[in-house]
Amino acid sequence: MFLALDQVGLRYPNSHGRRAAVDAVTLALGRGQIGVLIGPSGCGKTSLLRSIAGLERLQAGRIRIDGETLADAGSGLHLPPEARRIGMVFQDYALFPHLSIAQNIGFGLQGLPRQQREQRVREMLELVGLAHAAKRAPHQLSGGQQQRVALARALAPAPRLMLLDEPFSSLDVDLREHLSQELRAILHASGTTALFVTHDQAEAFAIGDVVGVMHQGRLEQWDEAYTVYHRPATRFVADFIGHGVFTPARIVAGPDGPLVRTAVGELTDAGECPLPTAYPDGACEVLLRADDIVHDDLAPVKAQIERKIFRGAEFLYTLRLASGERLMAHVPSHHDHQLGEWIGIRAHVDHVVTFGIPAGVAAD
Ligand SMILES: Nc1ncnc2c1ncn2[C@@H]1O[C@H](COP(=O)(O)OP(=O)(O)OP(=O)(O)O)[C@@H](O)[C@H]1O
Repeated sequence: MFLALDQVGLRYPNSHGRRAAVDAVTLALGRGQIGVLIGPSGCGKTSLLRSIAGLERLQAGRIRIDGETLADAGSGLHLPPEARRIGMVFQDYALFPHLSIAQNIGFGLQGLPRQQREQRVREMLELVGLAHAAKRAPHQLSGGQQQRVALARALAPAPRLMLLDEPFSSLDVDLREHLSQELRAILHASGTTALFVTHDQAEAFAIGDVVGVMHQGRLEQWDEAYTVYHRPATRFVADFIGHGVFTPARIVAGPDGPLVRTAVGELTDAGECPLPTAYPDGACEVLLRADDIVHDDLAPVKAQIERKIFRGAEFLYTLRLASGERLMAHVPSHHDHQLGEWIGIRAHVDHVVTFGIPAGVAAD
């Protein structure tokens, strides 16, 4: 693997007994791949990027790029940031205001002969679609354009790895969506391996070849976006990604493999679920995502609409069954029901995901 982190740990000197900011993180990224780290505020995303950049010293583990060890807590090896050939783009893109766009992009190329430098700057301007703006000053560009300049500046010295920490967070939603597509295309076009930090799921899924979910310093899952969504490795990941609920269920042995009994019916596609014996009496909780619940007037199970949020193409309904259990459902927005109305629902779950019942919650 091109980038390899092995049991990386970081604890800030002034953390006074609080947990490590980064705790035993192991991950690998292939050459040219884009990895995205997502997680709640304070989970350690920025600290992990800073460790890779060499801005923080590891207390545990090892970081390698292309077979070269950059940091190893065991031997005390710590290459300084400037020796790592890693590019960085942060939220605060801080272009030099008194330099033109072309000069900003060429800033890190002082070591190159003039002709080569100019050639590289032209290539980078082309890459980010700003060839027409070479002579302008940063303040003459929009926020999105300035962020593209920051990206071009970081890419110009051809870093081995690009680290991007919430680079779009100060931009508005439409622009973010557009730029995340563009960023993915630019990184892939230049063959750059990158690690991107965000707290926005849509952005993570749009950009990442691999997505990692962090929680309290630990990396809970590191997988393709599809797998993170459909096969969350932990309860935290299941809860953090997408809209859904955990609802009581019982796994039983059926004629063709395990069945999962829930208040919205029997879920049959449970081949990859643990065996019924994995939980006491088979009692567990099943993840039901909003897109697993289908509105169907003919369905025998009815649920009352407690809350609804209009999301353009669909509503996100919060539903309550007669038994009191709550579910969420995405319903096409032409099905505009009233709050309090009872509608028919059924579960259509492709990937059944179960977890043990947390301590303190009584099984039925
Ligand atoms: N320089 C520092 N000194 C001491 N503690 C720090 C320092 N920087 C971060 N921390 C702590 O380390 C933990 C991880 O912080 P970090 O900034 O890496 O999280 P994050 O996931 O990037 O959060 P956010 O999404 O809010 O930026 C937090 O508990 C934070 O308070």
